[in-house]
Amino acid sequence: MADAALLELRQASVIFNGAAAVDRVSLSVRRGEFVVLRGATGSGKSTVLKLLAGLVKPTSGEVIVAGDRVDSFSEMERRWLRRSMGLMMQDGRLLEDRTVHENVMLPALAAEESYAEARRRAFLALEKCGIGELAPALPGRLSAGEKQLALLARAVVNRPVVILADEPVAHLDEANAQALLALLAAFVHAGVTVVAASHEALPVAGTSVREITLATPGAVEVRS
Ligand SMILES: Nc1ncnc2c1ncn2[C@@H]1O[C@H](COP(=O)(O)OP(=O)(O)OP(=O)(O)O)[C@@H](O)[C@H]1O
Repeated sequence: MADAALLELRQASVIFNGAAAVDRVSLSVRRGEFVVLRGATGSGKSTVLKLLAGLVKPTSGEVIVAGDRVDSFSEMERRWLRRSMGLMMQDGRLLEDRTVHENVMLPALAAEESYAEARRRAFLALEKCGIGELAPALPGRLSAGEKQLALLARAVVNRPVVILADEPVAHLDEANAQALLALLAAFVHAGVTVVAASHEALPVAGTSVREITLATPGAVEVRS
């Protein structure tokens, strides 16, 4: 079953106010893949990530994660689903009045880890993302690149099997983008599945990346 899909959309559509944000998209992602969702602004990349995370329900079609129809999950089941996923969403800001370390602890506390365990895991996640020294800092003094690394640390604090990252390197300069992509690639090498939405190609060195280009009415897959 090594090749079985971990994440799958089958003819999934999402209609907002009468307009399709996602129109009959079918795609599948295998365990351990690094997939980049490409597409123009408004093509539905963020909404596809939210479907996979159980944050948005499809108007029609199916969303399947590890063989389960998550579109018919209860709210509590969706919360459990999200604990196995690390989310770097575009609206996922750091809380400005908490330190970077406290921000990274939050998903661990939400997953009912003890305070001591959440603290420990948050330090580990920050170290893994190369910003351990920023633990006591307030988010306001971080650079754009450091903020993205802190968001990645927060996404991986619960040791997810999947990372869903929306425009992870938008607004980053070349060096910071490379640093973030190298980290995502390192997670893939460690067995994590990564799906990143990006309006531009993501040059990830040393890792094979599969691009899926979103276009209506379905997904056209392009191998790279
Ligand atoms: N919560 C919402 N309510 C209403 N319309 C929405 C909502 N979320 C997305 N849309 C609309 O759905 C369409 C797809 O949006 P989405 O953000 O998924 O696209 P995207 O490809 O990620 O775009 P971008 O590259 O600009 O982030 C857009 O027309 C957007 O305005």
